[in-house]
Amino acid sequence: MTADIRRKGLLLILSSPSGAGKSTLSKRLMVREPSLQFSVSATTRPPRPGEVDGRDYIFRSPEEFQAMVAGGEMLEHAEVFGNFYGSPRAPVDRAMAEGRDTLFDVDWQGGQQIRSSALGREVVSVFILPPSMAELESRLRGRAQDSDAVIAGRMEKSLGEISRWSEYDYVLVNRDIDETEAELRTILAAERLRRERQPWLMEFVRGLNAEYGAGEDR
Ligand SMILES: Nc1nc2c(ncn2[C@@H]2O[C@H](COP(=O)(O)OP(=O)(O)O)[C@@H](O)[C@H]2O)c(=O)[nH]1
Ligand SMILES: Nc1ncnc2c1ncn2[C@@H]1O[C@H](COP(=O)(O)OP(=O)(O)O)[C@@H](O)[C@H]1O
Repeated sequence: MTADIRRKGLLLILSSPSGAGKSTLSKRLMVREPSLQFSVSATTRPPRPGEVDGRDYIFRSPEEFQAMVAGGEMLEHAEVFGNFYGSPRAPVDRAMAEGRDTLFDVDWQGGQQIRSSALGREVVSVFILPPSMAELESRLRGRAQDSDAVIAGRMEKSLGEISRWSEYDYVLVNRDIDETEAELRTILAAERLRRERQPWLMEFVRGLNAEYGAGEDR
C-alpha cells in the first residue's frame, strides 16, 4: 500500500493597514504564482471603478451577506470600516483537498479567525507595513479611489491594524514594490518546501522503523 504523501494546500494570509499595498502585491503574486488560488471575498462595500464582481470581490447586499453567514458559508467574516467582509469557505476546502495554496487579503480579525479555525495549522501569515504614515496617506490619496473623509477614516484606523503586527509569522515593509514581491515569493517558496518535506520525512522514518525495527518515531 502506498500512502498519500501529497501535502495539503497552505493558506497565505496578507494583512496591512489600508493603502500599504496588499491588493497590489496580491495581484502581482497571482500573476507570478499561477498555481495559487485567490480567495475572492464577499463584501457589502460598493464596487470601486474598475472592480469586477466575482473577480475582485463578490458584491452583496447586507441581507445577502447575512444569509451567507447564517448558512455557514463563510470561513471567517468581520466588519471593517463600516462594511462586512468575509471569505467563502467552499473554494478554500476545494483547494485544500487538491493540495493547492490559497491567498487571502483580509484584515487582522479575519487573520485571527482563520488561524484559530480547523485549518489553522496550514496558515502562513504576512503583515505588510508602509515605510511611514506620510507614505501611507500619500498612497491612499494616489490611489484616487476614496473621498477625503474615507481616507481620513482609514488613516485613523491604521494604527489599530498596525498594532496587530506581532500576531503574524512575517512582517514586511513595503518600500519598493519589486523587492517586497520578491520577499513574499521567498516566504512562499520556503514554506512550500517545509511542507513538502514533512510528509516525505514521515514516510522516510516509517520506512526506517520497518527496516531496522528502531521502535518509536522520535
Ligand atoms: N476579515 C476580512 N477582511 C477582509 C476581507 N476582504 C477584505 N478585507 C479587508 O477589508 C479591508 C478593506 O478592504 P477594501 O475595502 O478592499 O479596501 P483597501 O484595503 O483599502 O483596498 C482591508 O483590510 C482588507 O484586507 C475578508 O474576506 N475578510
Ligand atoms: N511599494 C510601493 N511604492 C509606491 N506605491 C505603492 C507601493 N505599493 C503599492 N503602492 C500604491 O499604493 C496604493 C495603495 O495600494 P493597494 O495595493 O491598493 O493597498 P491596499 O490593498 O493595502 O489597500 C496603490 O495606488 C498602489 O499602486
